Amino acid sequence: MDENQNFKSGYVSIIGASNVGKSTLLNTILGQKIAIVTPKPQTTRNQIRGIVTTDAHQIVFVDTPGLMNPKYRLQSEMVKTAYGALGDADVVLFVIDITRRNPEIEDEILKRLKRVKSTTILVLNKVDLVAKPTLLPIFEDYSQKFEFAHMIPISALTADGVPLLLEQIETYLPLGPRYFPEDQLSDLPERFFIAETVREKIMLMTQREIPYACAVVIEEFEKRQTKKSDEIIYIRAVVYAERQTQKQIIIGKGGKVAKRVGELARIDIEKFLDARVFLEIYVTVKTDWRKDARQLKELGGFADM
Ligand SMILES: Nc1nc2c(ncn2[C@@H]2O[C@H](COP(=O)(O)OP(=O)(O)OP(=O)(O)O)[C@@H](O)[C@H]2O)c(=O)[nH]1
Repeated sequence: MDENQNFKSGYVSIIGASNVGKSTLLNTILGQKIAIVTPKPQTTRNQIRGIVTTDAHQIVFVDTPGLMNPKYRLQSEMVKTAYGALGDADVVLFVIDITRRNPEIEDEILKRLKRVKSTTILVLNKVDLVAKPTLLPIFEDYSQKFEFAHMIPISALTADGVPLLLEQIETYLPLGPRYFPEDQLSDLPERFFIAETVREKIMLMTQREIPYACAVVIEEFEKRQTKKSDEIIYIRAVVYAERQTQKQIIIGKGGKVAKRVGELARIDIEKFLDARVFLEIYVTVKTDWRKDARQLKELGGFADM
């Protein structure tokens, strides 16, 4: 137990439209990449929890899927997951991209926020891309729309404004215990991060619907000895596509695309696990998995449906 009587702890949900920089912010706060980031919208599918512990506090950050108007079942589940993170939060960070406003989604989020009691901070992200005076009309606009505890401009990419944001968050945390060991960075298993890393590389290397039609499952994760008695971690990642044509694109001519995905993912996974890795990627088809409740549970990691 912590001897510090003033120790604070709590949950902070990061919410916002797609592509505003929520995962980038979580990674910057943690000082380590735990959430995958791509320039494509709807990269994050699940709630990703990152934990920050200092002598004074422990904050569990919950990164959520970007909010959108859902078009298929996977997207409806992503939206449900994101709004689900609002109810339990001590503090909500509502992140907007100041270079690309999305009034329809933003208004919908504000409506939801009015129904929950959490303290909400408006985070104006990507200030590195604009001149400061352009922020004034956004401040004015938002102070009329909602009673935010604070409005803080930041750059999740350069970390500008992020220390100030953390200071403000701490003031709103309740007194409470340390829920997780101090060196724990997330409550999600290693396999989840490995699967996400493979999915990130596929998203980066493919276009159109392919990035969204893929799910990745780690079927084997095992320490093995090489002939020279060195230790290596053997990982077998299975990539599920929705159709045969998508499978062929992910594999590429002569296996080129899948090979590159494997090479790039292995570099990140070795860093993440701090170990040597042998990564095998196997691509297969599960027809229309995004529309099927049971398969969404298995492949998308959506638990209670
Ligand atoms: N210039 C700039 N780019 C940023 C900043 N924050 C994020 N980005 C970029 O914006 C894109 C989207 O970032 P993500 O962190 O994946 O956004 P997200 O809100 O988690 O996206 P979803 O998973 O779709 O919800 C990436 O290309 C980031 O590099 C920032 O502060 N400045």
